[in-house]
Amino acid sequence: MAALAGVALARAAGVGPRDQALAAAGAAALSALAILGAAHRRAAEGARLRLIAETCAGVEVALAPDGRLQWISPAVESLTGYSPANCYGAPDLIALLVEPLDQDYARTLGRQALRGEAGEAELRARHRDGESLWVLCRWRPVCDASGAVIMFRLSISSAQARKSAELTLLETVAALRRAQGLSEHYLARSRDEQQRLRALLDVIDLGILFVDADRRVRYTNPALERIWSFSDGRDGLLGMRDERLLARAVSQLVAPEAYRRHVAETRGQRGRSAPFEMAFLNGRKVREVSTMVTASGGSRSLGRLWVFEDVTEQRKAAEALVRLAERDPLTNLYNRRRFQDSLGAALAGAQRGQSRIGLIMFDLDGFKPINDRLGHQAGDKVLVSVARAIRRVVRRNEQLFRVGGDEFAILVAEADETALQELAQRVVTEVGGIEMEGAKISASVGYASYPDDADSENALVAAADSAMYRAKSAGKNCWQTCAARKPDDA
Ligand SMILES: Nc1nc2c(ncn2[C@@H]2O[C@H](COP(=O)(O)OP(=O)(O)OP(=O)(O)O)[C@@H](O)[C@H]2O)c(=O)[nH]1
Repeated sequence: MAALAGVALARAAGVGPRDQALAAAGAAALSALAILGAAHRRAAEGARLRLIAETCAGVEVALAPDGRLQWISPAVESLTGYSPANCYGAPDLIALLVEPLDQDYARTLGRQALRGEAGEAELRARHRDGESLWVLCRWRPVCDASGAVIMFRLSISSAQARKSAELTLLETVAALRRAQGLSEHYLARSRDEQQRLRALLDVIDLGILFVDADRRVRYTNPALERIWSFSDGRDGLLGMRDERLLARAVSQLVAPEAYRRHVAETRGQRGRSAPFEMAFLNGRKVREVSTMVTASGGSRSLGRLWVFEDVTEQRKAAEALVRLAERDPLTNLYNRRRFQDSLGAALAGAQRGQSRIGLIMFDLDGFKPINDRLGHQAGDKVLVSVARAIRRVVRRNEQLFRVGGDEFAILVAEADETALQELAQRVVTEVGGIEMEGAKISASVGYASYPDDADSENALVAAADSAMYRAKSAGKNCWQTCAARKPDDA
């Protein structure tokens, strides 16, 4: 072609046939040189491109239009552990390089690609050592100038780092969700527990007060508000300083300063305090105990729990029992049992203090005929009248007892002889002043004293008793001392 062009040019220039032949040969040589130059450039360019493909970080793959492997870059070895030679020799490239779980997926993608669709997908490749690793595959068909597919290009790059990060993120999110679920579960359980506790505290009769470590009220229950007559409503006391609350509380007490002192001493104490009982101005009795509450597993104080119990009824019942045990129900005077206790205590005190005690015993005269004539009720009235009359004449240091049917006793602390005689006479006079439906009442009175007449309880009672019988013998309605002394007339 170049030679023909050279000949045509020589002819047009009017040169001879030899020169035309030379021109043709020169043109042919130039053309051959041009072809050689182009081929050389293409080869150099191809080598550069191959070099680029071979040194890519990712794996580059060329597949024939029917899916056969044509070329794979050496990077496949660093990604999967398999060399390009291993790949060329493998009967099934997917079976060699793809994790079994993802092989079906890979085949589906392969079919899509062979239909000429470009695309990308993530799947797990299998490393030669058995590890699986995430890779990103991108493929697209490569066409010639006429649009016919001449190959498929597949680029594979590692997605392991990103996938690991994603997995870690997912695991973290899942762990957070689990933790959140768990904390919601515990929160719900703790709310339920709180509800149960609140119901319990609402329903019990014990007043509950919780004061936190900053000495502010954190919890009160309805019973506390009832006991202390606080009318601030359910949460009205919350946040109040304990000192302010205490000021309101002590104003209701008989001994406010004693309770203030107790609170000041108790506040910092660990464990449970000793019970403290306080009397209210309105007559009620309230018992208090408290304990420091510490944080679980530590010694940090969360505050103090105060518990108040209204014991008014209990105390009344206990007092009633004591009264029943030691008092005569008819006259409300102390009975024989209490007489024995008081006598024992008085004698022990007198022995310790080397002092004297006196005992006056008196018995009504002719009481049986009153009962017989006027009836038992009239007799009871006489007994009540005698008790009332004698109670009027006994002093602070003298105790009056009904020790038997119509028999009474007066225990006199630190009594001297004159005082005993005066009291004996007052008894004779007072009882002698009582009348029942025209019947005159009188009493026979005897007295003895420790240590002059006796040195023991029994001996003192026996001495006073014998003195009383001496008064009976002496004609009744009089007093006598014991036989060892000179008798005095009433
Ligand atoms: N109404 C009444 N009578 C009682 C009570 N307890 C005892 N008596 C009676 O009191 C009487 C006491 O008897 P005595 O002291 O022996 O009789 P008395 O007639 O006083 O004889 P003297 O002491 O010798 O004068 C008995 O008849 C008892 O039944 C009581 O609680 N009420």
